[in-house]
Amino acid sequence: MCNLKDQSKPYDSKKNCWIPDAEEGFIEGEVKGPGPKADLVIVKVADKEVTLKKDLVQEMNPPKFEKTEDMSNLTFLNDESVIHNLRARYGAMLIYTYSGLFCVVINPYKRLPIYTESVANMYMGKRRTEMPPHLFAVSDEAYRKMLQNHENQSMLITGESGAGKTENTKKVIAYFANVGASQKKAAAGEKTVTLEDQIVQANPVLEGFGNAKTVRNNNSSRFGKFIRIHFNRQGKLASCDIEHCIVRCYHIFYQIFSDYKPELKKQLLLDRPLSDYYFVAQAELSIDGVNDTEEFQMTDEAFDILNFSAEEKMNCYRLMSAHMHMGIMKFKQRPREEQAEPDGQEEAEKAAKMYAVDVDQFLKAFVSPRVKVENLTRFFTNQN
Ligand SMILES: Nc1ncnc2c1ncn2[C@@H]1O[C@H](COP(=O)(O)OP(=O)(O)OP(=O)(O)O)[C@@H](O)[C@H]1O
Repeated sequence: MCNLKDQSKPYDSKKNCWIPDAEEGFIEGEVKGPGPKADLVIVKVADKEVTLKKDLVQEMNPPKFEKTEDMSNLTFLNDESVIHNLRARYGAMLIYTYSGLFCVVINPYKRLPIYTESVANMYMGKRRTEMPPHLFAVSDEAYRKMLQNHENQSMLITGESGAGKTENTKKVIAYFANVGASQKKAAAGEKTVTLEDQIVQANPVLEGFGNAKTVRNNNSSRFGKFIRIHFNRQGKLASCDIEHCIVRCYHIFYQIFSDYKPELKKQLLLDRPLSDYYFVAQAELSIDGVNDTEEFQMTDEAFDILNFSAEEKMNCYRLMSAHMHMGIMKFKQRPREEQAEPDGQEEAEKAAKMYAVDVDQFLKAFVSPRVKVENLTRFFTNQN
């Protein structure tokens, strides 16, 4: 995608260079000669000459690499050259660029017509070098390798919040759903739900419950996902499963369990080991470099500075422990009935005590919820 104007620029590997710039990060310069000291060099930038430390001046690549599709080809792989290449491509709305095995994506923040079915079809069965860089090329390569080598393939999609991980993941899933479609598309007006529809449509549900608007991203995923798509021997979709990976639940749960207030666990009726509290103990219990005892001291003292009374603070901790107790309450199905009933009451009693509510009312709210509709109060059981 390198145009002629880019390629025909005069170039001298000893002279053309990148130098730091406060606004742009770096700009083009031309080495004029040695500076007054051995570690200095004189560089011409626009119409003036500046003296710079040699190690601030970085080599520039020959013009034939302008907007190169694979940055592992670059003669000089310094930060400036990599960023310049990504920026130049992005300016031409080329958001995908390879760097060896990696595919770097820059979020365009606007809908580009590069994910249509016809574009996907163009990438199917093609070699990476035959087509411009694209997520579809990476996906197709993985698909072919799976079929040829009968080996599982994995793609890691990573980046900071708002970088485009979720969007690109959806495109990968849609690509696999398309390439591995097992059933014919329903005719217009016909309502057949295919497995590929289901795999693609799992996303709105997951996003509705698992995403939220943050300052950095209007649709920020609040948990990581491990998505597995299974294909049969013919390369057709067989099933899909998604595991969520929350690295750790809210810090306060682990802080309460720390030894900063040794009497607190007893007061909160947390008499089991932390690993028993399922929802809190599913992932990491500790974080490298984070001391929950010290953190809890900071939380507790911060409450004091915010003028929380001792009772108000305790009420906050009671609410947290109530959540933990609730997380391990058990229910079972009544014999020969659809209706659920509590399976033991010990944790419910502790939770109710922490919420300061009556345990029978509390359990009733779980097994026979009531919904107020206009002026009628309806009782729902699992039967109706
Ligand atoms: N390829 C793309 N084309 C158009 N818009 C995009 C693309 N990638 C990302 N965006 C836009 O950027 C927003 C943020 O992207 P996305 O939600 O994928 O980020 P993320 O990396 O998953 O962030 P988080 O880690 O916060 O979940 C999207 O809602 C969308 O508006």
